[in-house]
Amino acid sequence: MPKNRHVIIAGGKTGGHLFPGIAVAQALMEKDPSTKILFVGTSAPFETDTLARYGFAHKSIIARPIKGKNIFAKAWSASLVGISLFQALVIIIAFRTDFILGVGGFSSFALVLGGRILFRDTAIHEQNAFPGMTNRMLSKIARTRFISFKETKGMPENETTLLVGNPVRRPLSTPLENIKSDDSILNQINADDFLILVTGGSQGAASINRAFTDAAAMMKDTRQLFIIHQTGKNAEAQIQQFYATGDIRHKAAAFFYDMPAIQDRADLVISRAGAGTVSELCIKAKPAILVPYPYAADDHQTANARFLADQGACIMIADKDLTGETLLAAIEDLQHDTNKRSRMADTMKALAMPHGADLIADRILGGNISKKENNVSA
Ligand SMILES: CC(=O)N[C@H]1[C@@H](OP(=O)(O)OP(=O)(O)OC[C@H]2O[C@@H](n3ccc(=O)[nH]c3=O)[C@H](O)[C@@H]2O)O[C@H](CO)[C@@H](O)[C@@H]1O
Repeated sequence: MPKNRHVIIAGGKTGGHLFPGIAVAQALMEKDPSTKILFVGTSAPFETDTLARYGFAHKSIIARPIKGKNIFAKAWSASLVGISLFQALVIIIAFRTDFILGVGGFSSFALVLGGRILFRDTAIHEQNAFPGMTNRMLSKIARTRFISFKETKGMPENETTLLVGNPVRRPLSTPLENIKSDDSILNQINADDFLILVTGGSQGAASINRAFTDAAAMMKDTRQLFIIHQTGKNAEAQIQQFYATGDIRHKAAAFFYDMPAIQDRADLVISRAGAGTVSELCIKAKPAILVPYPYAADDHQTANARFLADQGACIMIADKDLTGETLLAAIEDLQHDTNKRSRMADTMKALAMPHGADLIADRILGGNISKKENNVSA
């Protein structure tokens, strides 16, 4: 394998795009520490902050899709695309780039296109069964497509479209300053506590926040419960206020940076059904109550959750049916039925595709992955 590969990971915007990129970067560093990695995306605080905390170099470009109400707004947007392509070309040359991996989000467009123009090796990773706009365009441009679902719309599996699953991050091995706070939460939990993780994907979920706090207010015996509640930015203060008025042991925060470590410890997860979270829960074999976000493109979160629910791997509650009562009934059912939880966990594990990050890293480092099996539990 060639050493010293210079790899750009392009895109971001949401955790669903950015974290698979971080998972690939972790796998690259593990396999070949001589690899140089540069993330290129936008200057959105979520991206810059997360990458700084993970210790990866990051550059931002101006990136926005061509849209606008009138011809002048459209022309302005188009000229910004021109600027972002110019910035991408400069970055690709200056970094002496060998490989560009687009992980979705509009900023990946200029980098993958720029890579093709400069004859570099390029690939995209699509996390969903229904690709987003940027990856739909890039699927014709990138040399390789990595997909997470066999039935990814418009990207059938073939020699250059490879089914790998969603790359999933390792827990952080070297806690950074910010991660220590997550670590210390885990230290507060007793071995026989029942840990419920409540999470709404990268942004938090208002309806899950509301229903879970209603359910928690009705819980009778909470002595063995510990709740880790990811609230999203908007609801953080309000949810913290809710817990402050009761005696449930908990940690509530807008976002947790070492989510892999928290997921590993969780006994039950209540979550939206974004592709990233769902893949993580399968790999970690976690019983889950999934409440798909009903307005995601093509309602793909419902498709994600239904696929698991149909096989008995999770309980799905539609957002319109989510109340404190329905959620509490599902929680109590699972909390008190260990066998049911372990059957769900086994089914989750059987559906997992745990090697996505390694398979993509192997391909970037010059290996051929197309014949490897992925759907084998780790
Ligand atoms: C509303 C919407 O359209 N959401 C989409 C978005 O979701 P979103 O980015 O919310 O969803 P995902 O569930 O795919 O990813 C969230 C990621 O953030 C991580 N995390 C979350 C909370 C936290 O406190 N800490 C943390 O690290 C999770 O572990 C996961 O890795 O991208 C996904 C992947 O393209 C899509 O499937 C989702 O449908």
